Amino acid sequence: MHNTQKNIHKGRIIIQKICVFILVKGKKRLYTKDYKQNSSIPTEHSIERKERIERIMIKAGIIGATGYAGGELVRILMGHKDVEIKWYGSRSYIDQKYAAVYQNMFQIVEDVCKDDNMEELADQVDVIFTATPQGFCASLLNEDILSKVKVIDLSADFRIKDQNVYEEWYKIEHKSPQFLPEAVYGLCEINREQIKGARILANPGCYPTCSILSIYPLAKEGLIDMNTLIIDAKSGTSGAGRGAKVDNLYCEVNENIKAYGVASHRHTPEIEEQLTYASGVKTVLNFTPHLVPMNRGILVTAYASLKKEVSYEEVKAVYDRYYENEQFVRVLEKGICPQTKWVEGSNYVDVNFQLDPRTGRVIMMGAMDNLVKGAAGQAVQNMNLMFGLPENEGLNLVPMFP
Ligand SMILES: NC(=O)C1=CN([C@@H]2O[C@H](COP(=O)(O)OP(=O)(O)OC[C@H]3O[C@@H](n4cnc5c(N)ncnc54)[C@H](OP(=O)(O)O)[C@@H]3O)[C@@H](O)[C@H]2O)C=CC1
Ligand SMILES: CC(=O)N[C@@H](CCC(=O)OP(=O)(O)O)C(=O)O
Repeated sequence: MHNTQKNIHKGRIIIQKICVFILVKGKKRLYTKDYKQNSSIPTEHSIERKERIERIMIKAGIIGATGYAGGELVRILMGHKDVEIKWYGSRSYIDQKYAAVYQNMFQIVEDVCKDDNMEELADQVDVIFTATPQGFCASLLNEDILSKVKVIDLSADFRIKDQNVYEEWYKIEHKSPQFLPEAVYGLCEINREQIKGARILANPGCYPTCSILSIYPLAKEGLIDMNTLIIDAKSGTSGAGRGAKVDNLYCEVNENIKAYGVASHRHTPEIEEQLTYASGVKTVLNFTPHLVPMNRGILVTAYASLKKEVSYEEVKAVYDRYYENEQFVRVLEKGICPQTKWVEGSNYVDVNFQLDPRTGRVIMMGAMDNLVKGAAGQAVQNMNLMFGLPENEGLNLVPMFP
């Protein structure tokens, strides 16, 4: 072969090799990208996720996605078959990758954080979760937004029906009291039917959820004197949110336990209002929360005088009747006291009671995860009801132990 021809031939071979190399590399990269985007694990999971994306019906936006409650919403909704998160709202991390804020979401969430513009968000999604400080949702909500989307507010803005009571306990002006009458208090086990038709959903507080579900059957049945109620409650520090406060620093909380908000905690009127509805008796009670050195969990121990003598079996039958069809409320067996560790990471509330014939009182107990049933899990349970989905979709979370 002539030298020039040889060189052309060599050149062709090199180009061919480069093409093959690029093709193979490209394919490999494509495969890798696909693999990573769809799942970090086996192929069946990628297929499952693809199927999930094809059947997605509900677009969700989370304002306050970078907080503890918002972060838990993201975790739960990533496992929900019918929801796609379209908006990760934040004030401090706009344009930054969500997974850079929470590295546990690395290779799971690819999106960046956006601002907290509720008007713009309402045009893009079917449901807005506001996991934001008190007052935020009420200050932005309007009829135009509500004509486009359903709103699930994790703050207290719409939980208390009386504007004056809200303003007295929260020390802020309520900016949209016109929506208070229509907002539905989202304790699914009690208000299921109203929740189904709600446009504004007031997701209950964490302490109130655990307290009310522990006491509700006996209050509703008129077995306890509502004005002898004392609720002693304990919470892990995630209940206080991610914003650092001196009181929640490691060395202030670790190896320590303290009461706070004594005779003044803002959850008092919320619990009183709901138990008043349940019992039909104006309820005034003592509620004392404590901060304990753990990440998650709420434990409630409530005391009340019995109105008449009752047996263990009678009271047990009442609890069973109220909760036997409730997946997320577990009435424990005789003598077993609820523990936060047994519900951690799950949407369960464990409840039980003990009669004390010596004092004529009943002691009602409950445990749950403040971020799941106390916030994000309950919000998803409410969303499922509002959109006609199976109530437990995305919520079949088995508790972590130890
Ligand atoms: N933690 C819990 O166990 C529970 C919390 N809740 C409720 O959920 C809500 C959120 O609580 P939690 O997640 O603990 O709080 P965090 O402090 O952890 O998070 C607050 C979130 O709201 C955003 N945010 C802060 N200030 C503003 C503002 N002025 N306007 C708009 N967004 C703001 C933050 O964004 P960024 O940091 O990106 O700026 C962050 O995403 C609260 O109403 C709380 O009462 C309810 C039940 C239980
Ligand atoms: C441990 C701790 O500080 N907990 C918070 C309550 C949790 C919360 O965020 O309040 P909501 O449930 O009303 O939304 C507190 O006592 O103020």
